[in-house]
Amino acid sequence: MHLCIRHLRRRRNPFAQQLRHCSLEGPDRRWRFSGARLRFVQRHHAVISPISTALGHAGYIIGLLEYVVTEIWWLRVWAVLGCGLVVSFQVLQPRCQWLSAGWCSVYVLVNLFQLHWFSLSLMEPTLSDEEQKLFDLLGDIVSVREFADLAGFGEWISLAPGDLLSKQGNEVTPDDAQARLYLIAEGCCEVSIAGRTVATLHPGSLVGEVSYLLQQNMEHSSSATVTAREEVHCLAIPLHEVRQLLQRRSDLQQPFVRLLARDLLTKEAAVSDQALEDRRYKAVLEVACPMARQPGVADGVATYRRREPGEARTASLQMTTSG
Ligand SMILES: Nc1ncnc2c1ncn2[C@@H]1O[C@@H]2COP(=O)(O)O[C@H]2[C@H]1O
Repeated sequence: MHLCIRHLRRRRNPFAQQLRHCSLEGPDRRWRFSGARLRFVQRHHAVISPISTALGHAGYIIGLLEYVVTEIWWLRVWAVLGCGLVVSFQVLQPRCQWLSAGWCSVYVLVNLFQLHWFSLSLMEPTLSDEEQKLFDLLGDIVSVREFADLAGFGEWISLAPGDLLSKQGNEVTPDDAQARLYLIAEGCCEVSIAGRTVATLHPGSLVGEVSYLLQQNMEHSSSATVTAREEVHCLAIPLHEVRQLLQRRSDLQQPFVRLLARDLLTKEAAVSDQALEDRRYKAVLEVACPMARQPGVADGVATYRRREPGEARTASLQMTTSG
């Protein structure tokens, strides 16, 4: 120990001086704070001594709690409290161990910073007006944060009536930068297969999810032609960005699957409704057309045709009338 003290005395660097001051020779009066602290502690020694001992014990007991919690939030809270109490214990000692107090203060600061950063990440992000509109359409399928994280990779595009979002048969390769997933925010699109309109996509629908699902590792061609029927405003996210994002962020996989599943169910329901309506329409016309010469029936059929327009129905009417 003596050798060590002599060694520290010989060395003139500030760290050695501070260490000597802290642990071996008592306070250095040149340091104003240290002097004031010591005077205070000595003057109120009778009161401070039991308090500082209690603080020290509390600090180390809280340190033990860190071994039983598994949640990072609580781990950091206990670290801040435990280290903070150890710092106060040290500062209230007549011979403060600055080395211990200093490092414990560093731990407190690091953990406070992490807690602050963690709280910021829990705060809901602010969406732009167009993002908010689209988010409202998606309902409670995704949270605001999940939506914002996904939307951050997309760009907003506007389409004029007749513009194409997808052309049936166009090849889509896994690294195709042009292949995108569209989330329609405003306007309607028409889906046609082999020149026949099969569906109308409304705000909240996806376009390109089939390519996303099929084109994991292989080439594939677009399943339908999708055309803007009116002014369309949508969010376009490149498919490779979606794939990379989901690989990096496993927490986004479930919400994304929910989004796809809901979209496919809506489309399937629309196709079933359409098929049912077509059958009903055909049945009405099959009954009405043979009686078209009866007074009033021809007018009724014409009115019915006007009320239920549509390519498929017109085709079925033609079939029915020619039959
Ligand atoms: N029957 C359908 N009903 C609604 N949308 C469809 C239908 N068939 C294809 N689509 C959409 O049209 C898109 C064309 O490109 P994808 O094949 O990538 O993904 C397709 C779907 O988003």
